[in-house]
Amino acid sequence: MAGHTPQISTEPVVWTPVGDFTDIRYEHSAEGIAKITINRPEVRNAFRPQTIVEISQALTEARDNPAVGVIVLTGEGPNAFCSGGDQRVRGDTGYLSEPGAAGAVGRFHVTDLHIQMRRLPKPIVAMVAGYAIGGGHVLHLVCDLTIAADNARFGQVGPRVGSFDGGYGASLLAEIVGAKKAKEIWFLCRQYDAHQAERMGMVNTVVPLADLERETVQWCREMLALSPFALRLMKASFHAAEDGMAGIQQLAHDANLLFYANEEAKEGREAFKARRRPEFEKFPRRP
Ligand SMILES: CC(C)(COP(=O)(O)OP(=O)(O)OC[C@H]1O[C@@H](n2cnc3c(N)ncnc32)[C@H](O)[C@@H]1OP(=O)(O)O)[C@@H](O)C(=O)NCCC(=O)NCCSC(=O)c1cc(O)c2ccccc2c1O
Repeated sequence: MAGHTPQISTEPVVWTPVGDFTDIRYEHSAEGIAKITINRPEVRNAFRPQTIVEISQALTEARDNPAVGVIVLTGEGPNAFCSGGDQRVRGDTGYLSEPGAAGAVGRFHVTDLHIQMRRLPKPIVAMVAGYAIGGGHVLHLVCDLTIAADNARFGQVGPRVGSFDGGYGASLLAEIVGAKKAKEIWFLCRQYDAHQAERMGMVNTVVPLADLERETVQWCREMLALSPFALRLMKASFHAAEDGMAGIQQLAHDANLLFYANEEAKEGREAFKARRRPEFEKFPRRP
């Protein structure tokens, strides 16, 4: 029955800027899409520590804002989604927030960002035009879906520039494309075009560059028409297997979120507050 198929808008999206950032643009659409754009096209949208801090702040807003249902992560301009860590601020101890400062100690800010993206209970869509390279490639892998423009190019460069990501950059890639292909990608540091990436399963769809945002927004609108908690539980379910105990913890706590609204859980809460014995015997021991 046609009435069961939700009508998805095809109207052009209108973005409203949110917050005050230097390295990213953060925007909302009225229908519930949050868009984070890495805004450093002069370095192919490479990230420095400040960039990661700002992406993380925007993700926190998107998570906590009940009006937001789906998040898009992208890069400014047609040339790059992201080229990974900004090599100009790479030091001997990681990436430096204050390069040149006496005693400055770096770290890998993306470590926490990847976890935040995995934990975030709303779908994150990578919208990729141009290069997704190095740490930028890992960023798109960590997103839940990837929509690529036909000019997109994917690859890892770590072994060429003295780096490697043995975290999600290895495990998730192997999960997605298979171990042999993942090793090829890391061991040879080749680049792959959008259609090759699609055939490998790294990309959900490839569209002409001019249609990239329209297509991405359509995918977001389709997800926005669905049950948010079902999507949340599906994301957690996929990650329960992939993330081991941390993934199971997320899924289990999501189950507890639902349980709190259940009469059986409420009986425990109310009995404690009333200083009486909880009457759990009135609840069925389900088969
Ligand atoms: C991305 C490219 C393939 C694009 O090539 P193209 O020919 O289109 O453009 P240019 O090479 O001329 O670049 C234009 C302009 O941008 C500068 N630039 C590009 N990428 C970076 C970068 N990553 N850092 C700094 N600057 C960059 C480039 O120098 C030019 O500037 P001009 O002033 O000369 O105009 C190609 O640019 C390319 O291969 N880029 C380097 C990719 C790279 O090495 N990325 C870093 C890999 S390591 C990494 O990302 C990483 C980060 C982490 O935080 C980790 C954490 C934990 C574990 C591992 C990590 C990790 O591996």
